[in-house]
Amino acid sequence: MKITAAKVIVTCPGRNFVTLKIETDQGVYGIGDGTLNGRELSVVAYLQEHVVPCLIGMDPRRIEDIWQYLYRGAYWRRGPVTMRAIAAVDVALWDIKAKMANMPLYDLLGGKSREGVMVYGHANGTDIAETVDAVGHYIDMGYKAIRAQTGIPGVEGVYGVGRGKLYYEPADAALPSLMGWDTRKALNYIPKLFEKIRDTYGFDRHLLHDGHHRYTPLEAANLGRLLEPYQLFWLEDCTPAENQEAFKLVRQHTTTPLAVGEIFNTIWDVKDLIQNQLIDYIRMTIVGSGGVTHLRRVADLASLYQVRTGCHGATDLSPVTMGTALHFDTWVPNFGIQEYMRHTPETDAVFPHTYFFEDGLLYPGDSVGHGVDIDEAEAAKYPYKPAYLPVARLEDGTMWNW
Ligand SMILES: O=C(O)[C@@H](O)[C@@H](O)[C@H](O)[C@H](O)CO
Ligand SMILES: [Mg+2]
Repeated sequence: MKITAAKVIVTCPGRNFVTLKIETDQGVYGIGDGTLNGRELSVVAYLQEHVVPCLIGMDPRRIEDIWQYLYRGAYWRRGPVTMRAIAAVDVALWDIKAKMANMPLYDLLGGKSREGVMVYGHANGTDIAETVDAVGHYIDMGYKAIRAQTGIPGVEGVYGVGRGKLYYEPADAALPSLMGWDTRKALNYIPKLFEKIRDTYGFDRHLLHDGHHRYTPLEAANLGRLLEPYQLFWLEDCTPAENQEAFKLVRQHTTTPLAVGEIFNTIWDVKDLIQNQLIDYIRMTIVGSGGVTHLRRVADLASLYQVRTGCHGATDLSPVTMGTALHFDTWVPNFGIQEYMRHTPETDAVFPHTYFFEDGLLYPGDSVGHGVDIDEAEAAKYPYKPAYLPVARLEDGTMWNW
């Protein structure tokens, strides 16, 4: 069996997506996602110039060997661009193999470990009252788990606060827009949000919060301790994780569960966090971490330390990643939760898929492969449009983590 063609499709139905379509001499094709928010064209160039020429003529059944070829063969290892390009190839090849085996991807991975995949949605508001109301909206939609993010009085523009009840896509301008931050104001305000949510809706549902890399380790420890009475499912990205040891300081002071990893791209980024049991959930995702082949190695390492998966699932990951993640989530024994930010109807039309939401769970569907396709004619309607993630500065102008 041989790869006969591979093409990169860029489309922007409301936001940019990078899709790789691999065709074979057996007439079966597979698709993979290579989207990297704000840096999409870097992955496009990497794929078109440095990956696709190598793929032609390779045997698509040799998923592991192709992964090793692309990882070791690059010489310059790791990084978000390289690992997203590898992920696009890897997912397309798993899609092909599952189609050739005439089975859903979760069966190829080892079969179902659960019927449905618990997901969390994104409730947000400009203040506590609006956010509490938005949490109620998600409860009414049947969600068992809800992330809550609020604006903070006196801070201009805060991560995770959209326009209206649904959180919007953060890449919002052709050049980075500017947002503010003030940790003291956040530490004064965010615990009150969760106190109000628990007072209003009780403790039956899981609540999550994303610190989005904005706290120092001791500030993160302080936030974790302040949130303990409200029993969060997790506090995410509480402090930047390049220095994995930083989490020791957080862990010493709080029992609030910790999640990290959406910006990680290989097992090496998370190895010490897992082996020292400094986190409870690993947020790495299919597209960000070199695809199914690598992410299942991460999940297996995590399972040795009772760390569970919590895959990133923002709208800047295409439905191809969401569909593949749901198959992964259906199989993986140490599953925790799946993030689910709903895509726009335009995006869903470009990427027809079999997954569906019901009673707080997502189901991958039972079609062969990962269950997601790309309508190339529909995709062609939406040309690439430059868009950057915002940047953040403190009130004195110091660059901070958005
Ligand atoms: O947990 C999350 O969903 C966020 O951290 C993401 O929405 C993140 O801001 C975006 O993926 C950035 O593109
Ligand atoms: Mg996050």
